[in-house]
Amino acid sequence: MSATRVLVLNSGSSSVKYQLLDMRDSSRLAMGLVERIGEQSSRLKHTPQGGGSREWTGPIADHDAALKAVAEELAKDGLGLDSPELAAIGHRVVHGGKTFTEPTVIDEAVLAEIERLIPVAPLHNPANLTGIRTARALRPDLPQVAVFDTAFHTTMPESAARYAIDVETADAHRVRRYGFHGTSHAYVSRATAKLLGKAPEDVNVIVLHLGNGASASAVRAGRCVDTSMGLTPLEGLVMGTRSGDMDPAVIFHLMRVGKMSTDEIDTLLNKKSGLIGLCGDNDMREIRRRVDEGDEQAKLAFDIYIHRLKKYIGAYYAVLGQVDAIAFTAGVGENAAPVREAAVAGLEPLGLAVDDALNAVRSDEPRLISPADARVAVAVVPTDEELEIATQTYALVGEESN
Ligand SMILES: Nc1ncnc2c1ncn2[C@@H]1O[C@H](COP(=O)(O)OP(=O)(O)O)[C@@H](O)[C@H]1O
Ligand SMILES: CC(=O)OP(=O)(O)O
Ligand SMILES: [Mg+2]
Repeated sequence: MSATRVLVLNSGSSSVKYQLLDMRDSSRLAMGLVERIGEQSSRLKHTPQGGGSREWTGPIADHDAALKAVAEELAKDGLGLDSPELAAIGHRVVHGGKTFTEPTVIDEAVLAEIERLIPVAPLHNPANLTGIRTARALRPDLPQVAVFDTAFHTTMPESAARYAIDVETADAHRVRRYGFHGTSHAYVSRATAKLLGKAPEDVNVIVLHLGNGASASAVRAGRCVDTSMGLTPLEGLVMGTRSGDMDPAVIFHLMRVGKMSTDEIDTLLNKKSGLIGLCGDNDMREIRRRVDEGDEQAKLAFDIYIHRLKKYIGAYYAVLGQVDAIAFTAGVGENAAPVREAAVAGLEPLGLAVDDALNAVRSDEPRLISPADARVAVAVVPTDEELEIATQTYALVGEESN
């Protein structure tokens, strides 16, 4: 029996998302989520193929315990990590710096490099490392593959990747724009080309990945030429809890006048800003509910979110010159019709428009929401980072074992 299954682990700072896929047909055998890791009320939700989710609430101390709980749930469905059908484990790793441009089989040297990059991804890389270490301990014989959020963005030209600061200082500290969510930008830009019935090389796409973290990218003929996140996932769009762009002097001001420490400002900008900082909620469903009830604070938060998004659409339109499609993806992009409508409103002179009836349709399928005669296609294209990670993992491990 040949091993055709891949387990994908997407470890966030306080959560683990996972999927087990059979790569013969990319079918999903199980999926799930552990959230609120480290709290008393951690929650595990496990969904086997065919439905019938199981939920469990209780304390899960750390990512190591979370992964062991996941392994137990999988075993209950006869899909345990000891299965000989498991070919590899694929891990989302957020920061790969300039070192990793491709999916990479993990060894001690790779682990050391991911660890070295912690200062530029303090929320994400430590969780990714724990996931990898636990998975390796459970199945030391299996290839473990890292798929990096930064990899897709390594094609950015220097003009987009460099900040306009002293070159020697920048190089000494590896300060440049790396970009994140690359697995999603890669998957969605390809899926958008497919939706248009074209090859990725024949289209230019602006991808708007709007989840809790959010980023935009400009993709020319299948290659990323610019993206909104930078050295860390803090730059760019307004996010659930992150500020995105602002004058960097705000930081000096808060230090000198506000007497805040570096760590306090880091926490402020990464965890207490964005939508939650502006209106107390980071979930777009709740914000829309409040807007509909006439809540002014929620309305202002929504308007700031949209204003920033519109600026990036305009910027990447200019970067690309010719745009074939704009694709909305991730939790907000796939579900929030008012966000899509507001982001494109007023951009008719650029050939951009949304058809209200199409925009209101709810579906898990990639779909167009622009009018039939639109110059630029506007699309909703669900992302699937786990499938993309599994595909890249299996392609690499398949090649190695053949
Ligand atoms: N039906 C919906 N309408 C509006 N927003 C939604 C809906 N469902 C999810 N969201 C938004 O999507 C966000 C989560 O997106 P997701 O891509 O899953 O984020 P992440 O991967 O960063 O956790 C939620 O915080 C919420 O704002
Ligand atoms: C890089 C990043 O922002 O990831 P997430 O959206 O999962 O927080
Ligand atoms: Mg996400």
